[in-house]
Amino acid sequence: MTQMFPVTLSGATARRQGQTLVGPVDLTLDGGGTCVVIGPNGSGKTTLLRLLHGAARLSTGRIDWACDTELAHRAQAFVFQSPVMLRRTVEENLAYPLRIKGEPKKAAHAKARDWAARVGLAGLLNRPAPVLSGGEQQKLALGRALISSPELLFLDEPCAALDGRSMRDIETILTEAKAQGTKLILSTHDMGQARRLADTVVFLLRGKVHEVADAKQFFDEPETAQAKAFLKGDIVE
Ligand SMILES: Nc1ncnc2c1ncn2[C@@H]1O[C@H](COP(=O)(O)OP(=O)(O)OP(=O)(O)O)[C@@H](O)[C@H]1O
Repeated sequence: MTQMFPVTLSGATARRQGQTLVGPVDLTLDGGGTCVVIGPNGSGKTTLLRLLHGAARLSTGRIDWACDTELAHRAQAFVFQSPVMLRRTVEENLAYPLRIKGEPKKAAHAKARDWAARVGLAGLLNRPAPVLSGGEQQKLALGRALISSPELLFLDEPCAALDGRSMRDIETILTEAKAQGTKLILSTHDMGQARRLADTVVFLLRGKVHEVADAKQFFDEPETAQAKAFLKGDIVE
């Protein structure tokens, strides 16, 4: 274990083409359970997740993990909103992250078959990934991220455009990963999903952390008028 938490953002800012996308953000996450990042479109959820994972560049400020940053990033995985699949079978997609780390073919494929079963794709091992449905692709992306046993998994809108059943399957996989000790930081538009999964909520507005709270506290008694309005489904800008 790398003991990467707590992670502290201090004056963290992402600027592109003269615009501030995120920040300045001052925030400490202690890694207790699942952190759900919510906020209107364009509020900076994806950018914040990418900054934490080192997939987007900080313009100013710092992000300090409890361990070496490189080590922290290596013990993490990221499931992007539109996962990129190899034009190969489900089994080969799952084995790929292990193969590039040098795991022998037989062992990598045995684990791939095991993970296919865990994410509900056991019957589709030989199907080319590009022809999978949206829900199946998302399960494959999750299996491919979890197969390397990350200590922290980032998920950007893991259930965008999925139906209820696929969403339930994905949430079950995430709940199991959490029970196995994987920390989760995810963004979602779905307040039902946020309520089901969150231990901590980070509410972003216009690139800034507007409210951060224990999930029960946030959903029962949000502090700010904007959070109340957002939870009611009103338009918040
Ligand atoms: N590389 C970039 N260059 C310029 N602007 C960017 C870049 N990446 C993101 N943005 C802008 O930064 C803002 C925040 O984007 P981000 O994707 O982080 O928000 P979000 O909360 O995840 O949005 P959504 O809910 O719509 O996915 C948006 O206005 C977006 O257009």
